[in-house]
Amino acid sequence: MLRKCRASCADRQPALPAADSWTSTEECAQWAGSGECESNSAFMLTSCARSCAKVANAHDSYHARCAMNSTFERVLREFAHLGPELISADPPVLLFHSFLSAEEADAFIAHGKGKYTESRGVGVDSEGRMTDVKTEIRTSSHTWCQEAECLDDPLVQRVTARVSDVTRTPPANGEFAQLVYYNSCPEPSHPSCAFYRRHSDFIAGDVHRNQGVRIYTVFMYLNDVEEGGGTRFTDLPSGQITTEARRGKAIFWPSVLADAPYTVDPRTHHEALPVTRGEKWSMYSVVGGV
Ligand SMILES: O=C(O)CCC(=O)C(=O)O
Ligand SMILES: [Fe+2]
Repeated sequence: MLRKCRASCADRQPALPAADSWTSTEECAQWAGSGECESNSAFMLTSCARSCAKVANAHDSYHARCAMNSTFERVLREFAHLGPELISADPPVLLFHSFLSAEEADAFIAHGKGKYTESRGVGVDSEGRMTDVKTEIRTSSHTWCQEAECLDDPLVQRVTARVSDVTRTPPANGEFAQLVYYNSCPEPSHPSCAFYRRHSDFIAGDVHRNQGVRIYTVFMYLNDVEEGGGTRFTDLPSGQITTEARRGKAIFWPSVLADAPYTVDPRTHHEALPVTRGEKWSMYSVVGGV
């Protein structure tokens, strides 16, 4: 597991043995660091167990971090035709300037029309089950692309395959695409505004679901919003960034820490700003992985 499923195991690493049994911890640390845990394992794993476990943990978290970072690096190299721009390096946040064609965006708008209902948040019911709850932080409307009419549409399938290629996760790890609609309001603080205040897409309870916790989001704009409606990353170490709602653009970011994929990364909290002119059709695809 630790070799083949590093990312999944990274924050489930076994507790370190209390101490090395060899008389000199410094010697153990030195030997472990120079590869003796592999080349002289019989001695090392009994006499320097703690030092070997420390080195193994460090390797695992390094490789887990690399897996996520290499996904973003590879997108920049191999998906140049989608116009990727790294708007934050750590945590990685990618803006695609042309992720969807006009035809694809229109297909999603058409599939959602007439089906939108008030958006809900995730909560827990009186028996402790996960459920939808009305929330004050989200006033958009949404629907899901989950019926055959939408799922079998070749344009939809093309986009699902693209999300899978870009995120390097199998389509089975993706949730149904969520189509999100925001009406306009006269000014950002008006009670009729549709918004989604600062939040993370991560849901800790997803650990029990087949596709695992949400590790990535790919968020797509389906139309040009005349004014407002951008997505603001509120907690990036480099400062806030707001992307504009422009047809065909998409943002791709992780919701979890690269070396601890069960732990939310608070730096990618974000919010959907109210639309003050026009309306906003958008879609998000979240991918679970661990
Ligand atoms: O509409 C947006 O700009 C972002 C929406 C969002 O964050 C969400 O639906 O989780
Ligand atoms: Fe979100």
